[in-house]
Amino acid sequence: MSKILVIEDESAIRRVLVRILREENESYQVEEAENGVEGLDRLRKSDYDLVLCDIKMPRMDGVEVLQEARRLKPEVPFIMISGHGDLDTAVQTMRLGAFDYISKPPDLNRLLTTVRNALDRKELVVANQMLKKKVSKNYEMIGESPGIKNIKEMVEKVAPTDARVLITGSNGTGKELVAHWIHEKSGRSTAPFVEVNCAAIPSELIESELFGHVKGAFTSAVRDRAGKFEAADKGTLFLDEIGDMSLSAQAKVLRALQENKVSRVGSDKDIKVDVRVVAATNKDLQKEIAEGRFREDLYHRLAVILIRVPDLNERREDIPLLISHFSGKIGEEQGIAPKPFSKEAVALLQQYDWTGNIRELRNVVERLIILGGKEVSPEDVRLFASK
Ligand SMILES: Nc1ncnc2c1ncn2[C@@H]1O[C@H](COP(=O)(O)OP(=O)(O)OP(=O)(O)O)[C@@H](O)[C@H]1O
Repeated sequence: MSKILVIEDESAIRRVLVRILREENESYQVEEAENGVEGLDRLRKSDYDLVLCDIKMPRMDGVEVLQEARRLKPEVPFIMISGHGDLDTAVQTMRLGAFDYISKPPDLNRLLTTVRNALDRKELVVANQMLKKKVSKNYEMIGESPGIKNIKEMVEKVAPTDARVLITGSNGTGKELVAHWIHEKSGRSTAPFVEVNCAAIPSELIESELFGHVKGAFTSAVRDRAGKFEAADKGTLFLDEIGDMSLSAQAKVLRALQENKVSRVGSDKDIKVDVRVVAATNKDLQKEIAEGRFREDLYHRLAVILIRVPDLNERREDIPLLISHFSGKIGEEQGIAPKPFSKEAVALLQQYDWTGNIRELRNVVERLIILGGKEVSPEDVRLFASK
C-alpha cells in the first residue's frame, strides 16, 4: 500500500487527481488537503510515501510547504503541480529537492508515470536507509567514558576526509570497529570496505594478496588475480596488524600510497587505484622502527591521524553498558530474553582485569548467560567468569 497526499486548493483539480490515483491502483491510499497549512499538518502527524503539491496556493504556497517538508521528512518525495505562469518556480523546486513537477491540467499518462517513479524511488531510499541502520547498528560503539567519547568525536571529524588513519591499541579493544565506523561515516560508504589481516598471511603471499598477480608469476599463480587494493577501489582498505608486514611488502605499500598506483606481482603495468587506507596495530611501531622492522617513511604516510583505543581497564565505567549490550545481543542471537545481571555481579565484573579485551568480556557474558542462574549473581561470576 502506498499513502499519497494531495495538497491542492482548487477543489475541481483536487478531486480529479484523487480520482485518477484511486482508479489507477487499489493499493494507493489517497488523502487530500485543501491548503499548505493543512497539508503540512497532515505530514507532521502521519507518514506518506508521496506528496502531490500545488505551487500557487493562498496562506502558504507550495515552495514553503516543500521547504518545511524537506526539514521534517526529507525522505518523502514531492511532485509539484504548476499552473500557468509558475513554470520557472516549478523548475526551481527541483533544486529544492522536489522529485518532479507536472503542469495543470494534468496529463494522465505523465502524472501516473511520475507517481510510479517517485514511489519506486521512495522504496529504494527507505530500503537503503534500513540497510545503513542495520550496518551501523552492527558496528555500534558502546561506551560513555571520556576515552570512547573522544574516539567518537575524532571519527566524526576524520571520517568525511580522505586522511589516512592509524589505529593503535591492545588486542580486542575495538580497533576494527573504529575502522568500520570511519568507513561507514565517510563518502566511501557505498564502496567496499576490504580487510586484510597482515599477521594471518604468510610473508611470501602478502604481496600477491595486496596487489594481485598475473598468471605464471609464481608456481601456484594459474590465472590473473586482482589484489585487495584493486578490490577496495573507491572504498577503504583496512590493513590490520600492519606491524607484522614484511619489509618488502612495506616498500610496495609505500609506493601504492605515494603514487596511488599498484602493479600486480609479475607485471610492470600500473593500475590506478583510489583507496583510503586505514591501518591498525597492537605493536609499538616506534620500537619496531628503532629495531629496523618497520619503515619510518611508511609510518609517516599511514599515521596522518592517530587514534589510540584505550584498554578496557582504563574505562571501567563502560563495563556495565557493555555487559547489558552483549547480554541483549546474545539473547537476540539465541532467541531468548536478555538475562539480567545483579548489581553486585556487574560490580564484581567491573573490577576484573580485562587488559584491553572486549572480546574476552563478551565471552564471559555469554558463559554467564548460559551457565548462570535466572539473574546472574556474584556467585555465578566467581564460579564461571574465570579466564
Ligand atoms: N565499544 C564497543 N562497543 C561494543 N562492542 C565492541 C566495542 N569495542 C569492541 N567491541 C566488540 O569487541 C570485539 C573485538 O573488537 P575488534 O575486533 O574491533 O577489536 P580489535 O582491536 O580489532 O581486535 P584485534 O586486536 O584482535 O584485531 C568485536 O566483537 C567488537 O564488535
